[in-house]
Amino acid sequence: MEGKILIVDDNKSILNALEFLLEEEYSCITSISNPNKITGIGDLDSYDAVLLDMNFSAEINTGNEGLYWLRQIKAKAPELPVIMITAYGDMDLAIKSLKEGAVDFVLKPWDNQKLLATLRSAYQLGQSRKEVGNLKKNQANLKSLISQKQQPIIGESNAIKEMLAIIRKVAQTTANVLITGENGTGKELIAQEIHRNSPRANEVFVGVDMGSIQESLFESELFGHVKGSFTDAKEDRTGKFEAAHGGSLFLDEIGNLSYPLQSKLLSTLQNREVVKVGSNKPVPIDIRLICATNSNLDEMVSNGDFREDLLYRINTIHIEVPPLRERGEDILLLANFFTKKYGSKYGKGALSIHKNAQKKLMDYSWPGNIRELQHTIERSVILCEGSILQGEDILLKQRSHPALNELEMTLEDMERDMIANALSRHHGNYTAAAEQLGVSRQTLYNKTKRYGL
Ligand SMILES: Nc1ncnc2c1ncn2[C@@H]1O[C@H](COP(=O)(O)OP(=O)(O)OP(=O)(O)O)[C@@H](O)[C@H]1O
Repeated sequence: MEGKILIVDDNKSILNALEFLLEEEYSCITSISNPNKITGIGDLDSYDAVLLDMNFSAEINTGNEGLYWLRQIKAKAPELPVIMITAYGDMDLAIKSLKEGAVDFVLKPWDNQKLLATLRSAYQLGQSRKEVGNLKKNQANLKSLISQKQQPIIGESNAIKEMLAIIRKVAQTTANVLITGENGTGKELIAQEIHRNSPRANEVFVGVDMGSIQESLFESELFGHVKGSFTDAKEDRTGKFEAAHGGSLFLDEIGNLSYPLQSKLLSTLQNREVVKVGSNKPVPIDIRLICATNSNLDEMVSNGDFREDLLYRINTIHIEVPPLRERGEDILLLANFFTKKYGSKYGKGALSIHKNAQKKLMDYSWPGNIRELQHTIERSVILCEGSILQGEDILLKQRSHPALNELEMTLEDMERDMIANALSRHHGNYTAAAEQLGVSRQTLYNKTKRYGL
């Protein structure tokens, strides 16, 4: 097998015997008879295991030298498994070496098969430690990438300032937070901001968009499943609750959860344990829960569509995000922010927004809120020919505005317009808008995401 083994023993005949024995199994064997050379090995952590003698001096068999070298190895390569080779009379020292981090010991004279078995399991342990180390590194890289990608919350309106103050206070606690507001108002961004300001900032933030998942898959997505629990369950699967352990779990569109699953969610939160589909073994979980919705949960409770006890549990703190049309002073601030962002993304340099374009942005009602503004500016930046965004570069989607001539419209433009109008008419209420348009809530949701509404 592939494997790099280091043997350290001052007895040359022992070195030879071990080399001979191990050559059969491992591709690279390095022997050292002088332990002082250990510290000179630059790539010590590239080894898979070490066999280390306990006694290096024929006269003084205290074994302390072996412990000394064990510590040196551990200091340079903490994950490298070390097996001590020791004489029968040195049992106490052998045990001491285990306490100092050796993984095992073999007694002289050794039995070849036993020694090989001990080394094999040390090798496996080393491989697992390396894998865990790599995973941790990847996770750390991903986390720093994610935090770099984090979009700042832009806004100077009183509404935003008040909200940011609440976020900072709430973030320090583990209270469950419910964020409500129309689509595209920034609910997910706020959830991320709460996580970033919380003591869990260095742990994971796991988001689940219940609007885009098929209802039949909710349970397995959230709680996981065991292999064979239903036809398509080919492998065990970890649910988002377990994945978020130690961190924050963001459940977007919580209003989409069916009544039976609301009960399961409630008992998961009450017991702080999750039970996978097809299993009866509860797994303890420690998560900070943040939920969001653009449905009116109070109304859903009155209609018997949402459990009141679950609503109480998830909205310890309630944050209502105002629609963009109610914080007019933020429109230009956000528009400038996105102009700069997309100007640099598309290599257009420093762009500014012409007065007539500013007026157009201010006069519009933004039914798709900040997401719509963001997409509008992105399109304008792409269309813009000079260094100033003109009124005609700003293409607004709602039909009430004469930006698009009906004769020039595509079927997609019309669909987008109808959706924007329906959402505006129903103040962002998906259920009502979907009913009016004669499509399912999920279809409407997916289309608004696609059109950037
Ligand atoms: N205050 C803000 N400053 C800068 N960007 C923002 C702000 N609020 C929202 N955005 C941006 O607008 C887009 C939509 O925001 P987000 O997805 O958080 O909204 P949402 O309310 O969760 O939407 P939905 O209800 O459709 O899930 C994102 O790209 C987000 O980065």
